[in-house]
Amino acid sequence: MWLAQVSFRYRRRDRYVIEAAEARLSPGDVVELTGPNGAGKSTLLRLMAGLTRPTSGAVTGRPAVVGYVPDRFPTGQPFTVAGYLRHMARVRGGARWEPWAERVGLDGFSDVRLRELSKGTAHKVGLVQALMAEPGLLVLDEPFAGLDRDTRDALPQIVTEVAARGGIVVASDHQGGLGTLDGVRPWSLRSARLIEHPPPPSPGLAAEDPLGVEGSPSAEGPPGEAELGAARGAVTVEVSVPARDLDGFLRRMRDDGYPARALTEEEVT
Ligand SMILES: Nc1ncnc2c1ncn2[C@@H]1O[C@H](COP(=O)(O)OP(=O)(O)OP(=O)(O)O)[C@@H](O)[C@H]1O
Repeated sequence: MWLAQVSFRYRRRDRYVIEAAEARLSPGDVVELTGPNGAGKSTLLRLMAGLTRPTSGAVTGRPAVVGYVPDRFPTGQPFTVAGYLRHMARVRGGARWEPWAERVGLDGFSDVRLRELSKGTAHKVGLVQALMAEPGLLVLDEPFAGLDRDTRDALPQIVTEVAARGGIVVASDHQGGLGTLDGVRPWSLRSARLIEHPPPPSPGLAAEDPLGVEGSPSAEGPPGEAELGAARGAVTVEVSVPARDLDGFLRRMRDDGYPARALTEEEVT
């Protein structure tokens, strides 16, 4: 699947939300898309899913079956959970939704009306309708937001399984939930530009200044080519932060364009 010079603006006089995005995705790729609020992540995901057409440029080679999970699942439909999922299973040609519903902890909600669901439970319904179709492209908009711990913990494994059978997975993420997976492609959006970062390097040098990262982006605007070049040859730093600050710290680093991730216990030097 290719993004070829994809640009998008909502109205003719608006600024471009996405400018000249270029990317190539192969079966099994997992992309984690970060960027500040309003950077255009949801917009790019909808363009990739084919729900929005680019203003210019093209998305080509999109897999035939696309699963899309919006950041807010629309609950205004007059269905119960089971009624909606049965309906979607028929639309999807008789897909099996029950095992997915069980896996994300939806059993027990079958007879509840969609409009009576909490945000997190509604999100699980969105996940199940996307997963049941065995999508060749799975697009997840903030998949970890609002999910309970068990489902959050299960999601990286689910993503790994989709990728293992050749699906492309693209997820916007403020929580760093996919950063622990091997081979995740870190993308970020800054000033309407899509930037692909080098994959997280294996843990190595510990810097004396914990935030003294070489190749740091300038305060204004996105990292330029030179900065990205510097980042490719950058040192790896190990930073200790209080556990309660971890999510916020990772989010800020990623929003600034660094492929930051938490180390596992075995990796800590
Ligand atoms: N339907 C719309 N009409 C006009 N402008 C829109 C529309 N949807 C989004 N925008 C604008 O496009 C820009 C990108 O929005 P988008 O929702 O894609 O960002 P985001 O990175 O997903 O943000 P967040 O992290 O807050 O979810 C924002 O400036 C937003 O105000």
